Amino acid sequence: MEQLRNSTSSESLLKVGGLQAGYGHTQVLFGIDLEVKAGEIVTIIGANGAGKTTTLRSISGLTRIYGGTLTFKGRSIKGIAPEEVTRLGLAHCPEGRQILQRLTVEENLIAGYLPERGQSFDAIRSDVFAMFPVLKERRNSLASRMSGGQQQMLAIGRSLMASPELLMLDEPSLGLAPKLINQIFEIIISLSNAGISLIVVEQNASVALEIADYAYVFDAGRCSAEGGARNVLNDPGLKEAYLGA
Ligand SMILES: Nc1ncnc2c1ncn2[C@@H]1O[C@H](COP(=O)(O)OP(=O)(O)OP(=O)(O)O)[C@@H](O)[C@H]1O
Repeated sequence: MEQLRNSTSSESLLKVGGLQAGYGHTQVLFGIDLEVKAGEIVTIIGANGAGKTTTLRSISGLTRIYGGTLTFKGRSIKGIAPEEVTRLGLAHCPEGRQILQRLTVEENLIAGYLPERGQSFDAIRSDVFAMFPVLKERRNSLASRMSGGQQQMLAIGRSLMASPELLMLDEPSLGLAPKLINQIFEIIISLSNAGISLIVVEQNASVALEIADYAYVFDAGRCSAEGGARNVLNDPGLKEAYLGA
């Protein structure tokens, strides 16, 4: 398969080499190689249990790593604490959103803010409110009172409060109605246009491939295919296996 990248940038932001990771004695990843170049949207697709979430968690410092290398902006991030990874400019919006249900929208945004990133709270919050007007309207509402789509927007908004250069989104469209799924993907495109590089893990593979530059297909803890997202989308074998065509 054609593996050329669409991105005009050649600067490597994140490089994962031979990553092996798991939970306790259960190994889940068996040598993942992955790269994100500055400005790209990279998607990871694959069946349930293929290791997509574990890969994001390993990059963020949340999973035990058995071997391999993790390099962000030229510096090794292997074995460093999740907060430190975020401080370096790599944010993770986890599967299931994990927002603080008993806090208000505003308090959730405060929880995501990292002064060390050098931007004022007010400035980032106003960017987040511009992108998600509903968060401004409902800033004093309890997060638990928000709909599923609004909670996803809050989860993304909270990640943005850390001023990331690279944002990893795990299943951002999970459980959302089709109209909201489109809205979330439009937001992902806006984030990319605003200069944020992205890794998007998605069950909704065909939509993710439509917006991504580059794609990795995972299977049982290994990367079974990779290439320009358009090429993956149009590959007949992959279509049958992963896109239900
Ligand atoms: N906390 C955990 N403890 C033990 N095994 C786990 C844990 N979390 C995930 N696994 C196992 O690791 C494997 C990979 O799971 P992972 O969640 O990374 O896959 P995925 O590709 O993201 O799939 P999904 O779309 O279902 O989230 C699966 O076999 C899963 O059962």
